[in-house]
Amino acid sequence: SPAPSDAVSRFQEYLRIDTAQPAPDYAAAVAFLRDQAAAAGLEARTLEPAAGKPLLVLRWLGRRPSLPSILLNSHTDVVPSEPKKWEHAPFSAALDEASGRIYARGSQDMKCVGMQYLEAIRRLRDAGFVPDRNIYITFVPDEEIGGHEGVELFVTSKEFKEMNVGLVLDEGLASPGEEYRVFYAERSPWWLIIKAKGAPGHGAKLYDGSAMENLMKSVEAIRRFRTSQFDLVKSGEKSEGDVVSVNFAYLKAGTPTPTGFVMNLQPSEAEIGIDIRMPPNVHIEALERRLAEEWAPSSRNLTFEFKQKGTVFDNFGKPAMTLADSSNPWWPVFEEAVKRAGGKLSKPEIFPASTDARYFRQIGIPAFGFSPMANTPILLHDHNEFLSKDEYLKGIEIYKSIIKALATHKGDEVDEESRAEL
Ligand SMILES: CSCC[C@H](NC=O)C(=O)O
Ligand SMILES: [Zn+2]
Ligand SMILES: [Zn+2]
Repeated sequence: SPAPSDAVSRFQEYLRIDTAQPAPDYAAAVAFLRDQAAAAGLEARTLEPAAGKPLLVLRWLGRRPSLPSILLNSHTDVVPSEPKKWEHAPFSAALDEASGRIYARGSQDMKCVGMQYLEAIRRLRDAGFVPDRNIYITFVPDEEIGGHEGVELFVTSKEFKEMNVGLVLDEGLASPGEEYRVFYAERSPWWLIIKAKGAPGHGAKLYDGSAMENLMKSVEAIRRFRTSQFDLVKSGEKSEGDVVSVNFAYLKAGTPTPTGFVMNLQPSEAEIGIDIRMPPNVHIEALERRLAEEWAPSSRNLTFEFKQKGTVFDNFGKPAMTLADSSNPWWPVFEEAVKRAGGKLSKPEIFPASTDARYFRQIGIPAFGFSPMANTPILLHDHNEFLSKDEYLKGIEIYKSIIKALATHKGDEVDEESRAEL
C-alpha cells in the first residue's frame, strides 16, 4: 500500500487546481482526475451534460455487474474566496508542519472526499479486493451554483440510468467532536426576492405607504418568524436542519450619488433578497400563505419572485428522505462499516444547506451525506478552510471499510429492496 505522504501530496495537487466559481478550471481538474483514475485502475468516461461542464464517471467493474451499483459522488467546483483574509493562499494547499493542517479552499468542501474515494479504492485493489457490485465514482461540476448543469441534468441521462445505481454517497459536514455526522435528507433552497413600491417624497415628511415603509413591515414580520425558528434551535428542541432558516442576503434601495446616497429623498422602490431553507417535512402551504399574506401582500404594494425554489418532495410525492434505520437495508451496512473502521457516528441529521444528493433522492435513489472529518471545525465556505492530514488519512481508512462493505453482495435483501424502489 502507498506511503501516506503520497496520498497527502496527491490531495494537495488536487487542491491546487483553481476550480473556484464563477470560472472553475474544470479541464485541469478532469485531466488530473483521469490520471488518478488510471493509476487506480479505473475506467474513465467524461460526459458533458452541459457544454463546457465536464462530468467525470469512473467505474470499478464488479464481479456481478447486474447488481445495483454504488455511486460515490463529489463535486469538483469550490466557492470563491477572499485571498487577502487567508493566512495561506487558498490554492497553495500549504501544509502547516506544526499542526498538520492543510489549508485550501475545497479542503473540506469537498475535494477531500473525492480523493479519499480514489485512495481507498487504490488500497482495496492493492489488497486484492474485488467488488461484487459495480462501483462508480463521479466528479461533477457546478454543485456550488445549484447543480442545474451538473447532477440535475445527469440524473435524467441514459448513461445514468444504465448505471443502475442502488445507493449514493455524497458530501456531509465536518464535526468538532469525535463523532462523524451523517445526513439522510437536506433542506431545499428557496431564494426569494421581495420588491416594494411606494409613494416617493421629501425625506422630512412622515407619511404612510412609502416603498421603504412597505418593505420594512415585511422585514419585521420575516424577522419575527426567523427568531421563532432560531429559538427552537437555541433551546435545543430542534436541530439546525429541522427548522426553516431565513436569512437576508441583500437590501437594495435608495438613490445613489457618486459619494453615497441621497439622504432627503424617500425612494419609490426597494428590494430585499432572502435565503430560505425548507426542511423536507415542513408544512409548505402554511409558509406560502404567510408569504402572500404577511411578507409580500399586494395590498402593501409588494411583489415577490423566486430565484430558486427547490422542491422538498421526490417524484413520488413523498418528502425526499433516505431512511436511516434498519428498514433501509443499506443503512446497517454503512453504519457497521464505519464502526468497524473505528469511527463513531452521531444521530443521522438533515443537512442544513443543499447538495447534489437532492437530485438523487428526488428520483427515488437513497443517498447519504457523509464527509469523514471529525475533530475538525466546520469551515466550508469560510476563510482559512483546512483539514488536518491525519483526519484526511483516517478518512481514507473509513472509506475503505465502507466501500468494501457496500460493494459486497450479502444476500438478496439489499438488492430486492432497491429493485422494488426503482
Ligand atoms: C441553490 S443550490 C446552492 C447549493 C449550495 N451548496 C453548498 O453550499 C448551497 O447554498 O447550499
Ligand atoms: Zn459541497
Ligand atoms: Zn459548498
